[in-house]
Amino acid sequence: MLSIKVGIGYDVHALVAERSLILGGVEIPHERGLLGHSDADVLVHAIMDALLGALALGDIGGHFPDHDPKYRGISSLALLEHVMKLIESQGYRVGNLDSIVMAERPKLAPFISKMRFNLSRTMHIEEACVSVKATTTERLGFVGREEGIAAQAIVSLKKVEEE
Ligand SMILES: Nc1ccn([C@@H]2O[C@H](COP(=O)(O)O)[C@@H](O)[C@H]2O)c(=O)n1
Ligand SMILES: C[C@@]1(CO)OP(=O)(O)OP(=O)(O)OC[C@H]1O
Repeated sequence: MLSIKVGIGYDVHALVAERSLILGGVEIPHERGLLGHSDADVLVHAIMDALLGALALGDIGGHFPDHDPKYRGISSLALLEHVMKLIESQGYRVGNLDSIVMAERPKLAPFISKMRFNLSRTMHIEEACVSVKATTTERLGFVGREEGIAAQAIVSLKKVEEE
């Protein structure tokens, strides 16, 4: 029997001055960036929670506590590498990822292909299995007021020996 697991993730970070805007491991030119203990890469955070959720392994706050100085300013792609080791140590690999970043500004389309490249390399899957999309929220809500950026992700995992 083919064992497929799915997981979802969602995260929000506030937009503030004097921080870099990093999404999917790509630094995006913008007058503000996301606030967080790590680099606050909200897209990678949603993806990690989806991966952990698929195997009921908790969430990123449990694995990487935001009071631990070793995670201050850390690249979220480095945290994703760690999550991938956990997933692979349980005999699973990623089937596919779909995700969406909710941001009123800046325009993310020019940066999506580099995000997909970074994610496919870190998640050990081909780019064709990595989807990253962007949407505004039509100026509604906290995203529309540019107070923050949100991201949502869904992943499937396949048991390796059953392929
Ligand atoms: N920050 C964003 C938001 C959206 N896009 C692209 O624009 C398209 C239209 O967005 P709507 O919110 O008006 O539906 C969207 O499909 C994205 O391709 C973007 O690049 N960056
Ligand atoms: C990523 C971690 C790392 O300490 O910190 P933050 O960048 O603050 O991000 P959050 O989404 O609040 O998740 C908690 C932590 O896991």
